[in-house]
Amino acid sequence: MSDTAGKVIKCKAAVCWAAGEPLKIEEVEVAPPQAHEVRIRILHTGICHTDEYTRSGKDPEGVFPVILGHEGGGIVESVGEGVTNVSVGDHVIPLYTAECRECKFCKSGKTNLCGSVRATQGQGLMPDKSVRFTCKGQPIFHFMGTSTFSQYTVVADVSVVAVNPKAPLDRVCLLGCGITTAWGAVVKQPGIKGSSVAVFGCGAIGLGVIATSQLVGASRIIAIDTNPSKEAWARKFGATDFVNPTTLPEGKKIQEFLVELTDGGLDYTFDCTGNVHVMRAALEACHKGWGVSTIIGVAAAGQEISTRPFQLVTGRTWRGTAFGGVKGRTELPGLVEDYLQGKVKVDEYVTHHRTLAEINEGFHDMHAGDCIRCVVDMS
Ligand SMILES: NC(=O)C1=CN([C@@H]2O[C@H](COP(=O)(O)OP(=O)(O)OC[C@H]3O[C@@H](n4cnc5c(N)ncnc54)[C@H](OP(=O)(O)O)[C@@H]3O)[C@@H](O)[C@H]2O)C=CC1
Ligand SMILES: N[C@@H](CCC(=O)N[C@@H](CSC=O)C(=O)NCC(=O)O)C(=O)O
Ligand SMILES: [Zn+2]
Ligand SMILES: [Zn+2]
Repeated sequence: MSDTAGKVIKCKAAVCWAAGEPLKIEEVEVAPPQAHEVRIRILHTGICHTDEYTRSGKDPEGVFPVILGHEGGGIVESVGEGVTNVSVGDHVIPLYTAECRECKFCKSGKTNLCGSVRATQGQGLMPDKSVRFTCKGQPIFHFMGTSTFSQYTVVADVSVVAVNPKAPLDRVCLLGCGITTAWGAVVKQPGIKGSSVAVFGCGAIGLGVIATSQLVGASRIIAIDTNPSKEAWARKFGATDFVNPTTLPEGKKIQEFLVELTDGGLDYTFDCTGNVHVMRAALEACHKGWGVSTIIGVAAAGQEISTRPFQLVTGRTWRGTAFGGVKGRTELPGLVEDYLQGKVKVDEYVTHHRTLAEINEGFHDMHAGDCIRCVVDMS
């Protein structure tokens, strides 16, 4: 039992007071975990584009003031009544996609989208509809059930998994979102072995899709990015080809170019940009009769996708994935082991390091084009 158990902890957190504002480092109070909750000392966190998406005000579910962050790694400080899946001292990764193993979704065997805490999570609340954070006497909302931009956070027990303590948390925190999403999007899609793949967008997610496609034996992996500096990254992660759509002849659409290049289109394509026009191009670059396009990117409120229905009538499939279809409590410990055994890349994604005090610079890094992932030291 830690000496802080049952007490309010004062610590530093990056608070976003209003949409579009930079984060502010504040002293916050973190209440003890209630029944079926876990309080975690966060040691490291990545910054994901989805944090920026919500900070910027583009997220229809965005509520403020809020503590963002969902790609964290930490150590359990204390647990509430009835918690059996983790113990004090465990090294853990918070899960923005919970896994209760009891709800209709979990039992379906068809999806990783657990329904147990999703409704309150989307409102920035704990499952009992209250919050554990206050700052200057004001309640502060949670984010994605994780809020890893705080030195201490409280999560539902269904939203956390213990991992091998030998794994460095400053690396495996990234398995809390981006790398796992990309890995799952590929390994859970049957048929990629021996097939052609196109990956639109070569940030952490796209690079992860490229690396995993190579891992499972794709025959050809075409990377597409408007940023020419991404070619070297894409090839390093396993791309066989690179196309920059801005260099195509005027009027030539990227999907037309890819269909010609691949004798009719790709077997599998992935949108890793969040741009709805790119999503359309990814669908239309698929081969008639069997091509499958997966949307991973998150598009802003109000954005919609469109294509001619004929694209689907003629055998292309449009699908999407959240957290790569991965069930975090069941699958993340194994993915951490794969990393420790050198089977899954993680270190290679870390291009920038920041302290908590520098977290806004971490957001700027993300926009600079040379950043794959920035890891924040929360100590
Ligand atoms: N579904 C899920 O569970 C998850 C979804 N996401 C989402 O995935 C998306 C990708 O994340 P991440 O890899 O971190 O993002 P990045 O911004 O790092 O990567 C996107 C890449 O796409 C490039 N790009 C931009 N526009 C185009 C275009 N028109 N054609 C081709 N490439 C383009 C960008 O170039 P430049 O840098 O020059 O803009 C950048 O290199 C985000 O929307 C994120 O929110 C993330 C995690 C989980
Ligand atoms: N609140 C957003 C939803 C954005 C979204 O699609 N989130 C992804 C994860 S993105 C991670 O970086 C996801 O898992 N969605 C499933 C879910 O249940 O939220 C919006 O309303 O647009
Ligand atoms: Zn994310
Ligand atoms: Zn469930």
